Amino acid sequence: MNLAADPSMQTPLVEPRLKLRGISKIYPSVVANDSVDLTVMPGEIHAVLGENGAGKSTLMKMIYGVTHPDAGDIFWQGDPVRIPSPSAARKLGIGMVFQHFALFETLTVAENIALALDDKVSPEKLAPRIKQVSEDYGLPLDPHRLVHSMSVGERQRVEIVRCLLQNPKLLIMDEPTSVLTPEAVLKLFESLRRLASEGCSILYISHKLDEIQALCDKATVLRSGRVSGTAVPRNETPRSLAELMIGRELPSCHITPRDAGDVRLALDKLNFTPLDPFGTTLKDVSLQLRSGEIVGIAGVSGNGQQELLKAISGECLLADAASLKLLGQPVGSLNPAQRRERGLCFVPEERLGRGAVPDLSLADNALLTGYVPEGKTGMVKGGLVQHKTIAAFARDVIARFNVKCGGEKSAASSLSGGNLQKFIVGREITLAPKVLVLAQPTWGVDIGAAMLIRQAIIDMRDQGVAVLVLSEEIEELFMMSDRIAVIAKGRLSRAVKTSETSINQVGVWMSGDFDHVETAAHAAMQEGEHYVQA
Ligand SMILES: Nc1ncnc2c1ncn2[C@@H]1O[C@H](COP(=O)(O)OP(=O)(O)OP(=O)(O)O)[C@@H](O)[C@H]1O
Repeated sequence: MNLAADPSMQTPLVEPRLKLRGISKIYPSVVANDSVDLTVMPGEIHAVLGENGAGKSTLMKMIYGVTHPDAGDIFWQGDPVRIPSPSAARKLGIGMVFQHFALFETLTVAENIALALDDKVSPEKLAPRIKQVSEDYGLPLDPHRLVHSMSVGERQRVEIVRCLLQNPKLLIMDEPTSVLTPEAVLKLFESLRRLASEGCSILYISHKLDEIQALCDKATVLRSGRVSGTAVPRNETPRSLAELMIGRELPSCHITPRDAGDVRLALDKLNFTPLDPFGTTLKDVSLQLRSGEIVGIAGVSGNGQQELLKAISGECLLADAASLKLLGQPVGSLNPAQRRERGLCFVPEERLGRGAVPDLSLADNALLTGYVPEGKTGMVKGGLVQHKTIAAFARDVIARFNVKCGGEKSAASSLSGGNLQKFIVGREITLAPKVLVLAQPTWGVDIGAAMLIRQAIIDMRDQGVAVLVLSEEIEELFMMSDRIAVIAKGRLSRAVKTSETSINQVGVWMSGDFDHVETAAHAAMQEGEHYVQA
């Protein structure tokens, strides 16, 4: 570190760890960064805020050498540098946790981390270190577990631990907590504060403004690729930070009580054992989801949410077909397309890979779920693909959900994370389902757009759609659910009215401590609810 004497203060002036001057990045359809200045001091936790598509990830990718500026200068500890590649960035001491994970699904945690480290160490030798660091930082991991069996929350832990093993001087975190539990977030923050007190600088991107307030020393706000302001988060409120970010008053969502209608989706003692040895077995899961209601399912990632979505969507078939009924008909042995034909739409938690095919255009991604049922959307007629109809459908989603992109021909992978999420949720809503199941509907979505998505889901419910939302954000579930259940260790609690419970109570249930409450089937029997008979 270069130190220079400051005669007026009689204290040494510290060189910034990182300084960006006039950084620009231009893509064919958008100026992602426009002459951005940013300074990060040693030991500083610096937030970068902005709406979806404001240019945050692009800026971070330039600092990490994944992509390169078209103009501007980067200074590292006082010296001008070029960062041609991530390995050059790591050599400087820069680590990055990406928003979209770069993990090989068929390899174990230790094998993945060993591949990512510049010093070649065998996975066996690395395993104890991974265990140690993950425990020290409150992000428990089994080094021998295969990545494909892990939920997005667990995968995120792998990415964070991978970075921490490299002892970075600047740690870039692009939405590291988007799918971590509240306790994991608190532990991570303790660790980040410890890292910062040891001199590590942290660049922190998040849409969770309360986290930014709790953690960050400074914030730089981006709007449409430009720096629109800076702030000291502790002197702001989440609302004032949001308004600084979106440049207008924060929208809100409203749910008004209404009576639920007929049972649209019925899970009756649904049992499912995944092939994956690390998966979670679903045990006697029962729930009745009615027309015109939103039921939220809270839970810590990895407690059966993935399996539940697979069982409901048809990605995995059920031995007992009647344990899952859609509109009164057993569907447990039908494939996803057959379930979609009957009015089920769903949003999986992984947007790249499951929710959308990265290399396909938005229009083609619309076709992937919109072709069924034939005739309803008009995307396929007489076996022929109707490109104009598909393009019009995609344009409609882009306009209604304010998806920032270069149009319906843009590849899904070119969209910012939050904008792709808006497109996927918008696509499923626009298909006018009878039952809508969403996992992490606002993952990575900015606070203004999250309200827009939540309101769109509430509007669906008001139109009589039965909606199931799986989310790790308890506040979100309380904002938009009529009833809330908790999934823990593959069992589902009773779904209780949101107005009759509290975040604290649901938090206790999330640890699996709801035996004294009742499981859903038991409670339903006591309440005299009747499951639809086969
Ligand atoms: N490889 C690319 N090709 C074309 N356009 C791109 C590419 N990468 C990013 N963009 C565009 O640059 C803009 C900024 O994207 P970026 O991912 O930096 O936004 P962001 O602020 O990180 O958004 P989010 O909060 O949704 O992650 C967006 O309009 C995006 O579509």
